[in-house]
Amino acid sequence: MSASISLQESIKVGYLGPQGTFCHQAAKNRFGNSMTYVPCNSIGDIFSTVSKGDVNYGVIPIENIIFGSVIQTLDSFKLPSNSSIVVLSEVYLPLKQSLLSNSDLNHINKVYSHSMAFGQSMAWLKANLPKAELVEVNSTALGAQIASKEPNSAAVANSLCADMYGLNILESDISSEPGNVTRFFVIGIHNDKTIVKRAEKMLVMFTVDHSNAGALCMALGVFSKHNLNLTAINSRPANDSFKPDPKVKNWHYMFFVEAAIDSTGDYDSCSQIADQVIIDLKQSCSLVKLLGIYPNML
Ligand SMILES: O=C(O)C(=O)C[C@]1(C(=O)O)C=C[C@@H](O)C=C1
Repeated sequence: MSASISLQESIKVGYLGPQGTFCHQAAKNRFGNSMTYVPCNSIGDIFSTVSKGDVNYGVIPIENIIFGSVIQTLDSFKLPSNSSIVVLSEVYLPLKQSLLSNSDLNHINKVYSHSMAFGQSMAWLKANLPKAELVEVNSTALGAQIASKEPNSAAVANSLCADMYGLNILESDISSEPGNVTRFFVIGIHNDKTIVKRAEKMLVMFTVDHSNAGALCMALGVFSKHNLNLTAINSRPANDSFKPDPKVKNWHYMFFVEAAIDSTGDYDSCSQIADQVIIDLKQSCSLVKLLGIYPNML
């Protein structure tokens, strides 16, 4: 075995397991076949495995072009126990949701899958399996594993799971719209120039003081002042469990703003601009955190 392959095998990458998930495929597309891939039971587990240093990197879904943001991922960023996590890179995975089963379509009464995969194929499921019970499980491949052992059941999953788990492909593309794509993040616990050599985008998380009219507008004004193009905005509830900041109350929100930094991809200049944005946001926002700078892979 060559030295570089054995070095790569010592690098561990956490993904949403079991094998055959889209997350697994995105991880392999990004890192190749010679890394050690570590399956995790949930998105939250990927975060904690990376936080504890049990793996070098984690690959997590962030949004799907049909069904939108992955809230388990956003909520994991919010947790104080994940405060050391940074985003290092993004991966776009074009994908097809398939219906896998060992039964005929008209005998299926239960379908297993991840909530995001159901969201992407709901129109087809309603039209073709209107009476089937849809059972949410932690991943599409876990759904395939369960369906392979249960008569009259099916899974919505990657067609690669058919061979892996001994299922037939009843329908190979049941996504509600053509051009289905999920975006993933590669996360780690510190900026790592071995995998990130360029940076063009930043992701920041913050809350605003709701007692000030125009507080969010002021925060977004910081991006405009630095001439940065916003590429995504998400918000999740940030309730009063967010100690130690007494300003964060129930029905406050944690905002996640992603912006393209107008630069040549130069990591250091991107980092300087991002740091300046953080300093300016701290004037009007609380709990401000730079979640990462990374290349634009679109
Ligand atoms: O369950 C999987 O296969 C996953 O990788 C998770 C996930 C997601 O959470 O969005 C990833 C891609 C697809 O959008 C569906 C599910």
